[in-house]
Amino acid sequence: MRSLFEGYRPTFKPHSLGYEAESLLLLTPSQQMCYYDGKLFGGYIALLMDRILADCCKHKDKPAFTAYLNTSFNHSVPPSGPMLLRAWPEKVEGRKVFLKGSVRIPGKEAHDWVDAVRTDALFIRPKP
Ligand SMILES: CCCCCCCC/C=C\CCCCCCCC(=O)SCCNC(=O)CCNC(=O)[C@H](O)C(C)(C)COP(=O)(O)OP(=O)(O)OC[C@H]1O[C@@H](n2cnc3c(N)ncnc32)[C@H](O)[C@@H]1OP(=O)(O)O
Repeated sequence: MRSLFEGYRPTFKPHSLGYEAESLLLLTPSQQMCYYDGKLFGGYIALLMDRILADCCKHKDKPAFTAYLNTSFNHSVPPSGPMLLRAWPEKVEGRKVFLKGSVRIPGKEAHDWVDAVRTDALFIRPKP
C-alpha cells in the first residue's frame, strides 16, 4: 500500500489560511496504473489528491475528514512524466476547510506547466 505513495514528499509553505502543499512526483513503473494506454487512471489521481489535500489540512494542525472531493479531469496525465501535485486552502469556516488542488503536467513549451486536473474539496475537522 505504501508503494502507492512512493516518491510523494510534500513540502509546505505558509498561506494566509494555513499552509499550501506541493509535491513533484515521478511515478515508478508499478505506480503507472492505466486503464487506457498513456492515460493515468483517474481513481489513482483522486487518491493522490485526497492525500495531499488531507496533508495540507493536517500540517501543524488537527487532521480533517474528506466531505467531498470534486475532481475535474481536463487533460490526461501521462503515466511516465513528471506531475506536480498542489493543494491550498481557499476558505475556512469553523471546522470546515474548503480547499483547491491541482495536478500540473509539462506543457508544449519548455518550462510550461498546465493544469491537467483540478479539485475542489471540503474537509471537516472533528468536533472538539
Ligand atoms: C487502493 C487502496 C489504497 C489503500 C491506501 C491505504 C493507506 C492510505 C494511506 C494514506 C492515505 C492518505 C489519504 C488521506 C485522506 C484522509 C482523509 C480521509 O480519507 S477521511 C475518510 C473519508 N471521509 C469520511 O469518511 C467522512 C465521512 N463523513 C463524516 O464522517 C461526516 O459527514 C463528517 C465528519 C465529514 C462531518 O460530520 P460532522 O458530524 O463532524 O459535522 P456536520 O455537522 O455533519 O457537518 C459540519 C458542516 O459541514 C457541512 N458538510 C458536511 N458534509 C458535507 C458535504 N459532503 N458537502 C457539503 N457540506 C458538508 C455540514 O452541512 C455542516 O455545515 P454547517 O456547519 O451547518 O455550515
